[in-house]
Amino acid sequence: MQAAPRELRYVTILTLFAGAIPSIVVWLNKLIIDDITKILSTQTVENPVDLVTSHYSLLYSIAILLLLNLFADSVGTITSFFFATLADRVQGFVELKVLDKIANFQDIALFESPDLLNIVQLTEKGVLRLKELSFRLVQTLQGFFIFVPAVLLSASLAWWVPFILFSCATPALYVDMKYRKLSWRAEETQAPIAREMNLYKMMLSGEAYAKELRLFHLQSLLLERWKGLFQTMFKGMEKIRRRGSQEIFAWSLLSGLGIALPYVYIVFGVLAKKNTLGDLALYSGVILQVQRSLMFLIFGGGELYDVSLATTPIFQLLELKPRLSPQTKNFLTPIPHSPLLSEGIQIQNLSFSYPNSERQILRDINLTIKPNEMIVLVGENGTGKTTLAKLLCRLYDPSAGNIIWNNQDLRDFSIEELRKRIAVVMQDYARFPTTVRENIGFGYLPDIQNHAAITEAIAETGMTKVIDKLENGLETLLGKQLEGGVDLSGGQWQRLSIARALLRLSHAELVILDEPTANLDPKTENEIYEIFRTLAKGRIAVIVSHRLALAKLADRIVVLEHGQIIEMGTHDELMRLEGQYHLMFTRQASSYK
Ligand SMILES: Nc1ncnc2c1ncn2[C@@H]1O[C@H](COP(=O)(O)OP(=O)(O)OP(=O)(O)O)[C@@H](O)[C@H]1O
Repeated sequence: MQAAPRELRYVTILTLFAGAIPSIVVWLNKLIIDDITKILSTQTVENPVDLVTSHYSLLYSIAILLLLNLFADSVGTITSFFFATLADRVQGFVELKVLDKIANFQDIALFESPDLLNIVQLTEKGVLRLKELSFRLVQTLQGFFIFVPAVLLSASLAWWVPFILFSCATPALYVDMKYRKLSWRAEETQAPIAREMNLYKMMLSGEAYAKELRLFHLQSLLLERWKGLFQTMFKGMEKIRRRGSQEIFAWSLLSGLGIALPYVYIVFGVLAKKNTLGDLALYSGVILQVQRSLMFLIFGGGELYDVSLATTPIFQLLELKPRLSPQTKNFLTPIPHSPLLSEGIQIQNLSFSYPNSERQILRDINLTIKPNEMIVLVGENGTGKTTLAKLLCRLYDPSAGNIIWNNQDLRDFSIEELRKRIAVVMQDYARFPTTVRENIGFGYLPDIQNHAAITEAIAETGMTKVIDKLENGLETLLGKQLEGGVDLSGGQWQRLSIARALLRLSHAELVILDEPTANLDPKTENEIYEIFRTLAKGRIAVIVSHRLALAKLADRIVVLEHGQIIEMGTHDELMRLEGQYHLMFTRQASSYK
């Protein structure tokens, strides 16, 4: 009703009209047959045309009947037009709402927590069935609008006829709904299997896996796993469907009996001259309409129920609330050049476990980062460096302890405002399938058309020559997915992600770089760090890196082990300490010898 109120109104009115036409036709037919029987029993017909034109009731009945038949076709065409528009509008409206919700969902847990992922998975399936929802809605309305006048007409034969028709049809309808609910429940519980199947589908057909899948010859293994999951899912559903069809079949026999009884009654009525031949024709027509409407009601209504169950996760998703704690205050100070980090950042007694996990990734972290300080986080794989960086961007809230930003808890800020003040290069940076300009401009949208700012960011990341060689320069489409799109090397993509962060840098107060140079050659890497060092002046910079030669540039190095800070100091201080950092540094240095 929100998506296409006009179309829904028109479709309902037209369907009502189309539904009523058959019953009116059946009624007129009865009048015509009764009139003709009466005429034939009282006089002989010499000129049929004169006879019809002199019997006004017969003439009008035939004329209206022909007119209605004429309309019936055009009503169908107009309904199809409005129906198609209704279905498209509903689909577009809901898809936009869902995309908006997912894209603006501040909490990254939506992509990591199994229960939320299940809702997303079911929503995707539900969205695909929205067109069907419109179709089934119209079909059910049609069934209803045919059923009501047909049943009322049947009451003109005997008061109990509609009761028999209705009560014999109800059980089949009820059983159908029951089984649809059961299969929906099964689908709900099978959402994790469906998600796993999707993952295998992604591995089998996704570009990111295409090379290794072939080189390691993993096709059969993964196909077998997909097949196994499919079988599990299919068997569960098939069992429910089979039981459902058996029961519905049995109850449909009852509804057939309900139609046959009144028929026999009217045949006897005609023979006993209690009913006319017109009544028999009326009932035959009514039965046809009742059968047709029951088919629409049972199948259309059942499917409508089914689709509406399948689309409920859409509403669940739209009502989801982020699990990040709500902010307590709004941060309204203007962003550019505000010396907001003049008091630095304090991480106090911070511990963290990922949602839905018991394992503590970070434990009792205490760290004060002074204004203008450049910190490098080092440590072995999996010690929690990226996790700490993510907590600083408030992708998650700490499980215990606080992060204090300029004397205020991070949770006091609006998330949008906070993120505007942070420039980030992520370990798994995005490769947007858009133009070069947009890949950089996305870093700071107000500058997306600022040619000078974008070309400067390109120059600083050493990409000028690469971009100049592209046929359409800044407007070149990137990514193989697009027609005419150009792909870049891993290092070139990474440089673009750095250029994106650089564009934002002058408006940011905190710079977070998580392995920002992993794909770069050593020369470019050194140049980039120098650029960051210069540009990060006046800001706080937190860098995660395994390249310890670069750690030497930091004001302070923080060494993490098993989620805890074990050493902290300048390069020289930590080397003198001869602890973990010393060990890591000498190992790395010896590998270059
Ligand atoms: N989204 C997540 N959900 C659950 N556990 C996670 C998630 N992301 C990371 N982890 C776990 O948290 C631990 C720390 O991961 P993190 O990425 O912070 O390590 P890291 O020190 O940055 O490692 P690396 O040097 O390999 O990048 C790992 O054991 C990882 O399994």
